[in-house]
Amino acid sequence: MPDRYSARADIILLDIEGTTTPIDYVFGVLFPFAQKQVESFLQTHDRDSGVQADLKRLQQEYAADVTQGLTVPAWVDDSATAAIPYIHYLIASDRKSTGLKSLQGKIWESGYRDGTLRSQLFPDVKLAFERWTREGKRLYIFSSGSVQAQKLLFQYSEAGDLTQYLSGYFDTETGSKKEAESYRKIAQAIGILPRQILFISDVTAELKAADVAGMQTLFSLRLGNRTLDSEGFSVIDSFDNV
Ligand SMILES: CSCCC(=O)C(=O)COP(=O)(O)O
Ligand SMILES: [Mg+2]
Repeated sequence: MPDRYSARADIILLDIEGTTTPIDYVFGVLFPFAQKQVESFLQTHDRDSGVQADLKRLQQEYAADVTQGLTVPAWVDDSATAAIPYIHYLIASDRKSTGLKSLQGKIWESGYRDGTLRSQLFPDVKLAFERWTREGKRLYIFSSGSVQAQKLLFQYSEAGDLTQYLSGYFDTETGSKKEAESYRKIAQAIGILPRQILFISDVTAELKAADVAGMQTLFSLRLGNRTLDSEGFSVIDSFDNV
């Protein structure tokens, strides 16, 4: 194993689930919280314009699922609560849907603010953020979770508020994490060449897309991760050597 990986990258772009944060926290805490709270949240916030926009997106996704012949729970009328069975289904199937992720971010906000939620990060994350920043690197996030959810996760973490180390956030509004075009757009938005960016993720399809776009890549093999096969990408099990 080299002493340090990709020390020549100016920008470090990080996935969240399976890279900075245990998969267990997302599946065992965040998703059940959203499942439990979605009904009361929609009853209270169904008139908010942001929530209405999320529901409209979800309704379009539902229509596309039905057209494709997928077996999905019925969305029976135009009331906000009629969306609940479909939302439960999407959460249970871990659909990386922009509408769902946006809604989840809004639901998690109250949990973070009242102290019910505190996000978990791997123990080396804070030290690496401090070190990379000292070295003059800039840190960005690219996650399927909404930008709002990403900011909350790093603000209300068990290691404290780490948002001061992050220069920006990208979610699937930029595009799918499995499409090379999304990584080109990110490089363009940051104003740097793709090859100056190191992307770290636990999902090889995401690394392949970043690689096609010309980014440097590392496969994150963290405790509790589901994918163990790096498919030839260089592997790290912590940020200590990056
Ligand atoms: C931003 S916290 C919520 C994480 C989430 O909802 C998710 O789908 C994680 O996806 P990632 O792309 O970070 O693996
Ligand atoms: Mg991930």
